[in-house]
Amino acid sequence: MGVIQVDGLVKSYGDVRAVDGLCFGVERGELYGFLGPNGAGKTTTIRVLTGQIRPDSGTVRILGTDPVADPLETRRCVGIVPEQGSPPSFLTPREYLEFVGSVRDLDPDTVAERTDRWATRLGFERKLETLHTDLSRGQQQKVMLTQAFLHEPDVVVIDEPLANLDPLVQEQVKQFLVSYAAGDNAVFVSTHNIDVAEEICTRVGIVANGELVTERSLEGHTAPRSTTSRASTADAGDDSLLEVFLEQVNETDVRDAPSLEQRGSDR
Ligand SMILES: Nc1ncnc2c1ncn2[C@@H]1O[C@H](COP(=O)(O)OP(=O)(O)OP(=O)(O)O)[C@@H](O)[C@H]1O
Repeated sequence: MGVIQVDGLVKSYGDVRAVDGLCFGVERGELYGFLGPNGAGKTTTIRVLTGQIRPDSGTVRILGTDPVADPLETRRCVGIVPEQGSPPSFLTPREYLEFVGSVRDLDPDTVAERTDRWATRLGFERKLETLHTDLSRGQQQKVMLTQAFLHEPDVVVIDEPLANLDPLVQEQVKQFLVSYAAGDNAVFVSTHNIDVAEEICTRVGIVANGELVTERSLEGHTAPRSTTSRASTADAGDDSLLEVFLEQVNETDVRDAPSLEQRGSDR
């Protein structure tokens, strides 16, 4: 069983079936990219995975926890960066990270050391004592990434990890995500950015209309392939990931067509 295991997941909002029988698994050592056009069901899946909403049916496990039955336990052992998540406007990064550290049962010295390390890595060390309300969106995203990794969780779930970051920081974050996953952890990222997924992911799943339409192991990455998904699995071949994406998504009756303009955005 994978450290993330999703089986038969269904979630509707009224008569909109946002997730429709989704099945996939993610193993340790994988950096798994969850790709799909607008409205495909990515954020809904992440919200279920991280215990923010309850599914209509299906089972979900992360590190053996059940985010539906025990969302607090899931959040204790998983790092999460939600879509458009932002740190509290009335706290500084240091205050917020101290708070997150105490909730995660870290001792203050460890929190201080990791806070300084991450602030230096991402270049916000001079903003540690500034209220979040006075930080840019990109600076707030750096704080959100820091809080997700503060307790060095075995699984991290990130919705659009590079959103609002400048190119230099994007490179650092990409390298960090690759090395973190390689350290026997699992990193699950939802993204529109096909180029980034192709560059850093060990495997991608393409979702359309709430269903996983294909998975693809990426050349040059050696993490184990899950055997648990019911989607067709394509080996890295001659087709680019963009071609696979368009082919799969065009075969499906998508609610919103994928926008090629998304390619290269948020980088
Ligand atoms: N709270 C909600 N109430 C009603 N419908 C919703 C709600 N949240 C999402 N939906 C609908 O569910 C579907 C899936 O949305 P979701 O946000 O999961 O997609 P997504 O793949 O994350 O899209 P995007 O890439 O645009 O962020 C969409 O049709 C969306 O309009």
